[in-house]
Amino acid sequence: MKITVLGAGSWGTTLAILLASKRHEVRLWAHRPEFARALEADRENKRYLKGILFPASLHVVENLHDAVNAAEMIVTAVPSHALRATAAAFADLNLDGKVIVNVAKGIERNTGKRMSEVLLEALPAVTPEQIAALYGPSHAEEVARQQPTTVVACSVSETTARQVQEAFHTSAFRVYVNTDLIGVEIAGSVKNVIAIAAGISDGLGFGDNAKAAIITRGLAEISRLSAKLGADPLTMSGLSGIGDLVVTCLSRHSRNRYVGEQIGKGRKLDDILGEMSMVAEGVLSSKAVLELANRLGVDMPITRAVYEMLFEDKPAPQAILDLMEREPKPENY
Ligand SMILES: NC(=O)C1=CN([C@@H]2O[C@H](COP(=O)(O)OP(=O)(O)OC[C@H]3O[C@@H](n4cnc5c(N)ncnc54)[C@H](OP(=O)(O)O)[C@@H]3O)[C@@H](O)[C@H]2O)C=CC1
Ligand SMILES: O=C(CO)COP(=O)(O)O
Repeated sequence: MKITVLGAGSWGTTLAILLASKRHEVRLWAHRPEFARALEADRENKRYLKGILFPASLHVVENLHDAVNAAEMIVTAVPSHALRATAAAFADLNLDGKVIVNVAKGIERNTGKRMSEVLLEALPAVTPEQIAALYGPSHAEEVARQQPTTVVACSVSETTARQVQEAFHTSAFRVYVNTDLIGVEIAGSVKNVIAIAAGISDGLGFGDNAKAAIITRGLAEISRLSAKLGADPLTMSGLSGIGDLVVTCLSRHSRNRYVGEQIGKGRKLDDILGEMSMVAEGVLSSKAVLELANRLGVDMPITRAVYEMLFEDKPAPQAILDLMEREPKPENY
């Protein structure tokens, strides 16, 4: 297939290499032309994925329209806050029959929209059946080294989801199919917020009990939000649900867990983000998720605590105490 990957961070680059290794004809687009030229000169992404060389069938492109026009499948791998503008920049092209696979995990600030909703708004000529998400526990650092990984290709159209499965599946990258797009996108995005809480627990020096509590009660609040939005509860026990939540809360690779760990150690958010080159989606998503939850009347205490620690300077020990001292509750509500 002819596949274009938009976004040359660690995940876009990893997926472009995976797809090119499957002998697809792959184009990788970077939003800064000088960076695209460096990628082509080095045949390696020295900034975001050092040490992994590009296969011959991976072409770096500078022109967004050429990249999109050439593709049968378009993979959007820019940070979630850049997805709307990136999509709008090619909305006037003929997108008939093209499948758009989003891999960015986030909830849009100000609108509370999922990434597929953002794509549908930014690309008015595209139908829901053309859109898919590829989500699940998949740190780029491990996928790039062909370590065993499982993900889920999801679309409201099972045919589209199967096309995505076929395009990406390898013996090291096992792709399942799902059609519950709401559940997959909500779970795969809100887990970044819960992973910040897990990192805060690490930074405060708490142990395995606290980590298990955050994962389990985090899943409970993700499940409440998803259910309110009409998702299938079974998705929460799948790869984009508990799978991605566990990997992000536990992994040394996770940028969201890292941000949390630094907050737990008492550092300021601006200082932490100022020295990171990579994106930690849970920071912006915490605000969007909290607003969405408030609008829908869904109780999300861990998300609220993360927001207060990140944006209202609430000291982490106080936030944990407040969480623990809430009124005792039944486990399921
Ligand atoms: N890394 C991973 O393991 C995984 C990441 N994801 C998701 O993939 C998405 C992309 O993350 P990832 O690849 O890790 O990102 P990185 O943090 O590795 O890099 C960020 C990339 O986004 C680019 N970028 C920044 N601003 C813009 C913009 N306005 N328009 C277009 N591109 C922009 C950066 O380019 P530059 O530096 O040149 O400005 C850089 O290429 C995120 O939503 C993330 O949650 C999902 C699964 C795994
Ligand atoms: O989504 C991811 C793994 O599945 C990446 O998580 P981080 O953005 O926290 O590194």
